[in-house]
Amino acid sequence: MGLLIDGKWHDQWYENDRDGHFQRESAKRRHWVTADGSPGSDGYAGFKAEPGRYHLYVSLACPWAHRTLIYRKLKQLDDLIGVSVVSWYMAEHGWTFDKLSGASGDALDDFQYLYQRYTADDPSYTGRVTVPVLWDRKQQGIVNNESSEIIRMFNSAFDGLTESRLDLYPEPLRGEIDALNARIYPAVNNGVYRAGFATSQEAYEQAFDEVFTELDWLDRRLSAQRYLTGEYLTEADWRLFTTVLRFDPVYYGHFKCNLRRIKDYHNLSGWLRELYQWPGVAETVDLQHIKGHYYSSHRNINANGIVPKGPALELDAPHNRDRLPSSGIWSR
Ligand SMILES: N[C@@H](CCC(=O)N[C@@H](CS)C(=O)NCC(=O)O)C(=O)O
Repeated sequence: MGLLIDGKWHDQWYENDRDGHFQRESAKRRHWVTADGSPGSDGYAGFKAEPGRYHLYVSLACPWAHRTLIYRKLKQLDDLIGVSVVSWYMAEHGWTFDKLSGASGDALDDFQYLYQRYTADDPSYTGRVTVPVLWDRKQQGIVNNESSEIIRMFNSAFDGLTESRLDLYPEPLRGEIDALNARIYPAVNNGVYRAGFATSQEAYEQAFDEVFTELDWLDRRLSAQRYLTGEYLTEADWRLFTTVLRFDPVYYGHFKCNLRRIKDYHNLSGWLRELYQWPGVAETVDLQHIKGHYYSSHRNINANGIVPKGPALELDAPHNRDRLPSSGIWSR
């Protein structure tokens, strides 16, 4: 675990604030692929959606990277955007392509470490070396390393090249999706990390309380409607899904978020199973990478690196959500 400073790798754990709160660094590459290469919201042009031009670097363990894999699948981008998978084991060199640990290798340059991808973008790069990364083979640089933006691009930029008309961020629901994301990200997606990486009792308990207050609220919401915004399955659901999926096998134990399991939430657990069973999604889920990564890589939290065998998740069991109306995914 570490970061690049002026292009040099330093093996260094996260630095929390003085009160023990985990601070997540903002992603530093924020360009946008657009259908015709016109500027995205950062104002930079030149990233046109083209087959084979972009390559995705992911970890199958990582909830943020997992979002991009789900979108690649749902939006039929498999043949247009290649993928390289890093090893689940992250130690002194950060993310690696060590194939013994289950990585695919770096399909483009056969790099050994993911940080080489960042220094290939900028030889004096400073910052954390995170997944996902969307790489541009044409300009030889990182387009974007922020999952919430990569999924927005995947949702629309490549539509001229695929048959997909699915829209996970439909215009009439955007306000509601944004509002849901704004509360779920700090409390749940990042909340579990704030609990797990806290270095003071107070910071941990604060995050813990926020996690469960929000999960309680989500479970109530899902008692009366099929998905987070209602009848349509949207971005808000998929952003939450990758965290909820990891909750019982990892966050409950490893990050000490153990007031309740997802299994104890009747509606959230049914919703989780329905999303897991959505066509194409189960094949993006690798529980060996998920459990292996967290329990083996964070030795300051789990000193001996032992990976728990359980729990039984039963993600293929009936989801029983059919009693609530569904219109599936919005179509353009
Ligand atoms: N904001 C980023 C966060 C990505 C992120 O933090 N990924 C983690 C893996 S789950 C990572 O690569 N961590 C390595 C590090 O922080 O050094 C996103 O959503 O894309």
